[in-house]
Amino acid sequence: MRIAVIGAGSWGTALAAAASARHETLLLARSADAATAMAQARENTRYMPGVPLPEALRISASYDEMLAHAFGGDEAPLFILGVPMAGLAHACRQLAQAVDRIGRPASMVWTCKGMDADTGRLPHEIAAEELGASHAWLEAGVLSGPSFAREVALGLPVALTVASASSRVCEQATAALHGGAIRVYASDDVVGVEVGGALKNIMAIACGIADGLGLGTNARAALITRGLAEMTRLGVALGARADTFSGLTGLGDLILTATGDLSRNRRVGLEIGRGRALADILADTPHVAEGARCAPAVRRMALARGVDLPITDAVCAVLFEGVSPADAVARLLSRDPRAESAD
Ligand SMILES: NC(=O)C1=CN([C@@H]2O[C@H](COP(=O)(O)OP(=O)(O)OC[C@H]3O[C@@H](n4cnc5c(N)ncnc54)[C@H](OP(=O)(O)O)[C@@H]3O)[C@@H](O)[C@H]2O)C=CC1
Ligand SMILES: O=C(CO)COP(=O)(O)O
Repeated sequence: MRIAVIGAGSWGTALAAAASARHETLLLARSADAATAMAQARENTRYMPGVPLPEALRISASYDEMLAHAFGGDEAPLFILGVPMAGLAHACRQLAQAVDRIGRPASMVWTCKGMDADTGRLPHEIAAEELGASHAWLEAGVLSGPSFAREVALGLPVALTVASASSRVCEQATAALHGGAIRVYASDDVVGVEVGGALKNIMAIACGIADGLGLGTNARAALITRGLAEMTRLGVALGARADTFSGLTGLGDLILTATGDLSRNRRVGLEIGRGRALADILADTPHVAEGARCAPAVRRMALARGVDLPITDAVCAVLFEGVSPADAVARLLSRDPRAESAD
């Protein structure tokens, strides 16, 4: 199978390196300079320093070269979008137009975790709008799960989930990545997988804040567990299945991101808890922290549907409304008692 990974941040780079072990794979960077530097050094020094890239991996910044690579074989190619939420609509539009022009079947999975910062739309809603009629050629889904890019790039074991209404997409994403240290599971609950990916980032910020304040491991366990209840509540209200949230893309990714110090979202929380301002933290890194971008949209969407998200509320209050982390914790602790399983 021919594979093209669009977006050469840390996750796109790690997935492209993994796929290139068994498939002809091309990694598309946004800038020619980045592509040239990666191709010469055989390393993504900006986003994945210290991890050599496989010789078999092609690297380019040319969209035409990427398309020629993808459609250069007989089989339908797989496009893996490694771009963040902010780039998803553009990436879908550009690819849908190109595949329409070529008029051959292809599959695509996006890997971003979040909701649109303005509208609160989930990734599959953004993709559906951009794909329009080209659905005839391009079938789509989401690839998610507990997966720090660096560990994947180092060849350490990982389990992922691909979710799509299209069995071809699930089969191609599995064929692309399953094997060696990577397991890929299939699901048809796109909404559940996407809500899990978006909200675990917000919960990771909350846990980072608690750990930065030195509140201890009991507090962290409480935040993870009540965070899972929050994710499940919103997901079910949006049409997801509750059991998806006890899987890899729910509880699995929540545990990883809330406790693992490789998480950018957790690190944002840790620094907020230690007293730094959000703008300063974000200015210091080229990496995305999707939870900080989409938390207000998640909160607005939950409000509109009458879904209670107290931890998300607290994170928004600290990040954007000048509430101190200590006051936000006090607000959470002073909420009225309730049954643990209450809706
Ligand atoms: N890193 C990880 O462990 C994992 C990340 N993800 C998700 O994957 C997505 C990508 O994250 P990741 O690879 O870590 O990102 P990084 O923080 O490593 O890199 C940012 C990437 O996003 C690109 N970028 C920034 N803004 C835009 C934009 N507006 N349009 C298109 N591209 C843009 C950058 O390109 P440039 O350098 O040209 O600015 C760069 O390639 C996120 O949604 C993340 O939640 C999912 C699983 C694991
Ligand atoms: O999604 C991730 C791991 O599954 C990466 O999390 P961060 O974006 O917080 O680094």
